Amino acid sequence: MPLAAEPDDTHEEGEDQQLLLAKKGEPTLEGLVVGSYCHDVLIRGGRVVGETLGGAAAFVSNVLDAASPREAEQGEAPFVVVSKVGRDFAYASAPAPARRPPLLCASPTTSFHAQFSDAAASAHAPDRELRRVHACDPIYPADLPDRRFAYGLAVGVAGEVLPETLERMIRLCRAVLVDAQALIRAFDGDGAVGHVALEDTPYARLLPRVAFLKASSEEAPYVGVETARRRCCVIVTDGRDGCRLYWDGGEARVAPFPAVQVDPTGAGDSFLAGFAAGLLWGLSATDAALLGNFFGAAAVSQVGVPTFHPKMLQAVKEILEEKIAKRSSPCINGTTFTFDRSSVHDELHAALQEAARLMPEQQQADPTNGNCGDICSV
Ligand SMILES: Nc1ncnc2c1ncn2[C@@H]1O[C@H](COP(=O)(O)OP(=O)(O)OP(=O)(O)O)[C@@H](O)[C@H]1O
Ligand SMILES: O[C@H]1[C@H](O)[C@@H](O)[C@H](O)[C@@H](O)[C@H]1O
Repeated sequence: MPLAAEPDDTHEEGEDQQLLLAKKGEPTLEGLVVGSYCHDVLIRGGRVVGETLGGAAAFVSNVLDAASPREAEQGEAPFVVVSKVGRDFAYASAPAPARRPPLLCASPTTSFHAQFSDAAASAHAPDRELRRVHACDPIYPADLPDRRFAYGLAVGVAGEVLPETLERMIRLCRAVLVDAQALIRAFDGDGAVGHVALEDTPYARLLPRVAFLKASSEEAPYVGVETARRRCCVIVTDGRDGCRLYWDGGEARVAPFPAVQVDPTGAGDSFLAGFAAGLLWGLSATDAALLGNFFGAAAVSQVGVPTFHPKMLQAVKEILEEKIAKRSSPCINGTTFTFDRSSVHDELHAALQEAARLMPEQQQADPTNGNCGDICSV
């Protein structure tokens, strides 16, 4: 694994401008995913019931690989992951980190304990209590590659995406999508995860330069949807109820897909990556959120990073190719976003619902992934 850079190499605005100008005109369809892989320990009734690869970067890579449009049939989806782990990282050979190796640090890998309650969770109650047990190093601006990207996903889990790192992402990428959890998580002395108001953080001033901000319904009050929607499009996910989009001048509800939830971990990450893939296919934001809901539902039906059935993925691809009459070139470009529900929205939902049937409800236990069955049935 490559070693992490020192945090001394900060780039000045002028330097970035030169970088962008120098590369202008080049085809830049690549994505940049920034956020660290982590170790997730799943606990229920005081007992460890699962140990899995975690971190939004792992869930996001998995969905981008599965759902991004490809110019060539073969090959991986074009995106780079900037992630940090320690020498104790247990999943270097798991698919996502193996293909996109993290930077190696002296500090231990970020680790979370997720405590699931024994009582069946209600639709809107938090389904787990999270505690950060270890925190790896932050990701510094100098850790990002010196080139342009079509889109960026800021998907930190433990405060590792620093404000200056997000700012550099914004300079490098044509459009940046941000998970609010990367911006508003706070940790008490015991590592328990809480939230701070986004407005009180140094990230707030960057919002007008962000394209999409995704928050869970639990995080939404800290984001301040009414203020934030005037600066960028805000998406609030709501578990089994799907999601809502809020932009300056409109809003939309997007229906969910049915799922048998065994582990909610990574639903939000998988949603965001499905949504980004939808934009890459040329969908409007409201239509792209269908793909977000689809992959969010697929994520909760398995423990840890999900495996998608090839037949299901093939069906999704065929649906997208058929329903999207004119696919704009697969580029996310801030000036060409459309938000409204298109005329094919309902057809797309119905067709994806059929495709979802090709996903076995619960994949076979996969001991190499720590996949151990039902964590949180609701
Ligand atoms: N039980 C479910 N049934 C169907 N779809 C679900 C379910 N739970 C989540 N989803 C899908 O995943 C999306 C994200 O879920 P949720 O709102 O729970 O995110 P989250 O709280 O950020 O998740 P996490 O922090 O566990 O990754 C939802 O908008 C929905 O589309
Ligand atoms: O692996 C998970 C996942 O990435 C979640 O999005 C995040 O809420 C948790 O902190 C993390 O442990």
